[in-house]
Amino acid sequence: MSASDSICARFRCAFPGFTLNVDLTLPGTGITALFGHSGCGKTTLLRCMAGLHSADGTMTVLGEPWQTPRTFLPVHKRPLAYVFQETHLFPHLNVRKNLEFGYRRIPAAQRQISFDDAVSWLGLETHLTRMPAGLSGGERQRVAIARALLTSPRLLLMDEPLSALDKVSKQDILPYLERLRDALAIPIVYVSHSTAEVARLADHLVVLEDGKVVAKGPMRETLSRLDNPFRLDDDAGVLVEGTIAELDEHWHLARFEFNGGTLWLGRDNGMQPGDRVRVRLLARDISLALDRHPNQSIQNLIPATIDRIEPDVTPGISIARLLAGPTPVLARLTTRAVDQLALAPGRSVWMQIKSVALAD
Ligand SMILES: Nc1ncnc2c1ncn2[C@@H]1O[C@H](COP(=O)(O)OP(=O)(O)OP(=O)(O)O)[C@@H](O)[C@H]1O
Repeated sequence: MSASDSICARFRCAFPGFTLNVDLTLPGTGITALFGHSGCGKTTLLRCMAGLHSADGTMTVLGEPWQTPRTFLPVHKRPLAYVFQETHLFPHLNVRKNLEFGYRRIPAAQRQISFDDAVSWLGLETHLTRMPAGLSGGERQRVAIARALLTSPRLLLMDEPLSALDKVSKQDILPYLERLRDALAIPIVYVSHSTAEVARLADHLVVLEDGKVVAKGPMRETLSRLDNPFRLDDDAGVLVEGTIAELDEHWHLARFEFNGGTLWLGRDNGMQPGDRVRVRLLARDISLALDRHPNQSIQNLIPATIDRIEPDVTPGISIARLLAGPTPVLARLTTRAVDQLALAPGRSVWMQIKSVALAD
């Protein structure tokens, strides 16, 4: 990555009992997720990037210096948009006027995103005359995101944008964010606590712990690393990309093919044959067998080779990294099972995958 197509963020700042110390080069397109436990410094890093907090450091966005040791572009001069958990819409203006507020601030010649595109990406065509108070939480957040885009930012910062929404509203808004990820050339830095949200949306991952970067890289590779803090919690798992090959109407299942095998998934209503989808395989949903046992309830049996096995943080539990073809997969097992089956690197096994759900 060269400076002209990336974001370079190097900051050091200290509060009593907490120091942020990061040196990051992030891709200049797609969604980068900042992930980590509460208090690890995600919002502080975002605020430093925005210039809302003046820390020591440097910040360059697609070749433009926003902060150097000698200069500091104030927040109102930075071409960025910030989307928060709270939407901060103007309650006395309808949706169209809220959107126009951001749009009109930018001279026509500098506009990168058209009004109609933003409205269509966020599915707001039929909401333009409605007032914010009459919208659902998810609809309000879609308006806030469209309004942010209409300022034609060079960088979009999103801090837990879905955390105030209930589960149904989250499900409704995720496809819009996926559409933005695929349609926009603007880099997005996205803060979230939710592994499911991050797995579904992000292309890149940065994991923070106690103010420091402990893992970073492309989403799929970073998730499948055994030394990744992701594996330490119950959500450990990998992301697999593939295609819906067939829908089974009778059993309400979908056949998903990826580079490494075939899985039957619980069917999601919008799915169509040929759709590219991401599936999260959680380590806790995968067991291993030395032989193929077809006469059992588990429908998904995939041959794989053990790459590594390591003890998990929980006593008595191990975590194995397997390769199904070239695709890495993690499985959580008891250490007793590892011992009794003599599981070791290089051994061929069958992965039994009981429940596979599309990332939700
Ligand atoms: N203005 C401030 N003054 C003093 N301490 C602060 C300030 N802002 C943040 N902190 C501290 O810095 C640490 C990191 O906070 P930050 O909000 O960045 O974490 P976070 O990862 O975003 O957490 P969460 O996921 O809970 O929002 C915390 O210990 C917090 O108390």
